[in-house]
Amino acid sequence: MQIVEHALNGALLIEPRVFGDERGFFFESYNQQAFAAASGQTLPFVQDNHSRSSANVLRGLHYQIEHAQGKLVRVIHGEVFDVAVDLRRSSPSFGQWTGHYLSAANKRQLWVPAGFAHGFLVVSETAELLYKTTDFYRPEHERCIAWNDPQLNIRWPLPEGIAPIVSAKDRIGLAFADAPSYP
Ligand SMILES: Cc1cn([C@H]2C[C@H](O)[C@@H](COP(=O)(O)OP(=O)(O)O[C@H]3O[C@H](C)C(=O)[C@H](O)[C@H]3O)O2)c(=O)[nH]c1=O
Repeated sequence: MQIVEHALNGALLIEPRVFGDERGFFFESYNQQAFAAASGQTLPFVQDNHSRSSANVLRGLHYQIEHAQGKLVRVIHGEVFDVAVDLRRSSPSFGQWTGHYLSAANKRQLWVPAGFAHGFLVVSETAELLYKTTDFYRPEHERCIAWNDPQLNIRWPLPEGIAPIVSAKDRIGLAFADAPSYP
């Protein structure tokens, strides 16, 4: 694997080494040694998630204020615009966001460290995400920041005049200015 881009003081855009041949392809989607060498940390991933979403679905911006989760995100079908927002007050990139196209075709992964909010917009007919997390799901600690918060001003690649499909929970996300953050 190689790091394609460092972003926001800790987020990483990662590209795996893909072995193609006449049968198809093979790649290591996660290797603890390689990830530790690239990220400088050996992380205890404790949960694997899998979600499927239709075109223009936007999930996020989510985070757990306690038991913050680091997330290693990849797409196995379709394509998404994947976004991480730095919520660490001590970070020089506090309140900044980074967005990357992850797809089954490019096989890229986004490492979203604990301390960030995460969300994505589906830009294909459907998309399936797999992601590993470094802590367990704890809904009581989950917080949601509005995907269209004017202060964050995330440039989601939504088709002209199209509103995203969001859950009831995501429809009432907090303003960034009012959302709890990390030290
Ligand atoms: C996240 C999660 C959810 N669930 C259950 C709870 C609900 O009954 C159902 C759907 O949950 P939710 O609508 O919160 O799913 P997403 O909107 O995809 O949430 C995720 O979306 C953004 C992009 C993230 O980064 C987080 O991983 C996560 O917040 O799955 C679980 O059982 N375990 C889990 O870890």
